[in-house]
Amino acid sequence: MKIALIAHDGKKADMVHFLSGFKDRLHQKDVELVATGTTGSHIERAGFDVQKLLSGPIGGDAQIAAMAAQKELDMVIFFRDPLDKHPHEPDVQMLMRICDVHNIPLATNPASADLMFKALTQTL
Ligand SMILES: O=C(CO)COP(=O)(O)O
Repeated sequence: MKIALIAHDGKKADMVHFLSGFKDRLHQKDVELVATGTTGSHIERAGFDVQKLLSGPIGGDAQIAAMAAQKELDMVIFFRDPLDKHPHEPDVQMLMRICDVHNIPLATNPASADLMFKALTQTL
């Protein structure tokens, strides 16, 4: 099971807080984490093993989309900041579109991610 994690700058603390709530359960399960560069650094500092890709604005979102298109991902958690502007908004839209094309579970806020992780940790 491979999960991609991405958070805009205004949501990185939320991502770390969210993941920390599942730390024990994720460590017990066979879950690999992959993240865009800066999100990955935050997650790593919180004590998780994570594969770090490029930072989002320079291609990290596109790398995650490519992994999704190649069926290498089982879930994408993308905490977007709807109150900020992003120079790479086309990449953000492309990633979400690719998730829909390939029917990959995609959570864009902590409430939906929480439901998905609860389902995941109960069934794995
Ligand atoms: O920009 C992002 C998502 O669109 C996230 O990228 P970083 O994790 O490198 O900040």
